[in-house]
Amino acid sequence: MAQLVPAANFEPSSSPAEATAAKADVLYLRSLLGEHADFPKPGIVFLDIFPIFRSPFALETLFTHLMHHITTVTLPANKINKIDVVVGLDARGFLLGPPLALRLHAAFVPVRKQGKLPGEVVKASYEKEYGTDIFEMQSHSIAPGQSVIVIDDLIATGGSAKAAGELVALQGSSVLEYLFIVGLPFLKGADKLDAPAYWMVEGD
Ligand SMILES: O=P(O)(O)OC[C@H]1O[C@H](OP(=O)(O)OP(=O)(O)O)[C@H](O)[C@@H]1O
Ligand SMILES: Nc1ncnc2[nH]cnc12
Repeated sequence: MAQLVPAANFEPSSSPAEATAAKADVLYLRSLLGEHADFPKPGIVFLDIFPIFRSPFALETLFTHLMHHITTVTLPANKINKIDVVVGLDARGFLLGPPLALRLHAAFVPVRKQGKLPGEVVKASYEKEYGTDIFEMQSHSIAPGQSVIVIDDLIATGGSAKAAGELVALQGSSVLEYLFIVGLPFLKGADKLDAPAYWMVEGD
């Protein structure tokens, strides 16, 4: 990965001052991301979000930025005034989903790797940048027609996010938007998705 830059799909905001502040958030968070060559496999440059979690200021910046995006872009674009469900993906999406759901007064629903959730589940298999897996979601955890967003730390090939969208569809609902801290647009993951994707930082 030669460079980490603010994302091309970065949505500024309602005023120039807010746009400048939002861009500063992105530059700040980008500066904290770790980069690890050849992890977990040779040829993969692993982008680590955990340095953000080591700083309360950075974490506050991250969630404030996401809330601003959702309230100024996601809700108006979908002509709704509330997100009902935040879906977070195993495992790093679990760190982002519940705090965001709390701020949105929404439900949090986990998508887990297979064999971890009790009760009846729906399943979707998927391929990601460095492997294959099966995702599960508890049946009836989303009611048909609820407004749903998906959050994860990073989109690479889009396989994981696509599988999450399939699980939401199996519950009779659909995803309004997929949100990430980092996008790798050269892998064209967003092309696989059935709704817009937003990420703050992108790698080339
Ligand atoms: O766009 P994709 O090619 O599908 O790759 C992205 C996924 O890969 C990573 O998860 P991983 O499965 O490594 O799980 P972890 O969060 O448990 O480490 C990342 O957190 C995303 O969920
Ligand atoms: N390059 C990458 N860095 C961190 N997480 C990932 N998940 C898939 N690809 C990844």
